[in-house]
Amino acid sequence: MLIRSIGFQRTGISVRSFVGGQRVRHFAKMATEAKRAKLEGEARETGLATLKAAGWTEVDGRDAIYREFIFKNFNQAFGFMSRSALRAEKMNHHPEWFNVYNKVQVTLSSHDVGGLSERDLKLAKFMNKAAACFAK
Ligand SMILES: C[C@H](O)[C@H](O)[C@H]1CNC2=NC(N)=NC(=O)C2=N1
Repeated sequence: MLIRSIGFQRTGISVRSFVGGQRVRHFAKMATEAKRAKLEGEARETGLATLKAAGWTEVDGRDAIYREFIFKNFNQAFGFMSRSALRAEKMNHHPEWFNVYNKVQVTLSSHDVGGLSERDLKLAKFMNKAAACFAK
């Protein structure tokens, strides 16, 4: 096996190589331990950049992120919440949220580490996609 390059990414390590003349890419996912850890430094900034562009903000005085979702009506808002709830339960990672009619205000933070972790970024990204499925 001839290794061409090794890349260190936020969620793991990628290795590009040639095996029997074939170009292969392996991706080793970051250990669960690392995903649980509090996000700091560069990984935090890169992770937050895309979420900020989608409307998430950092909460004042607390290591958490916040976004307000507005839908056409309660049905749409609750549909979004149902989807997000099922995903949150699967991840064993739960949002703090508040709903009135067509508005859902979401705060994400990892209580066990007292701040942001990869799990918050993952759930936030899922919520962005879920919200986009419902008519605004
Ligand atoms: C015992 C159970 O694993 C924990 O309480 C889980 C459940 N959901 C959670 N959700 C969030 N947002 N943070 C946590 O630390 C957390 N911990």
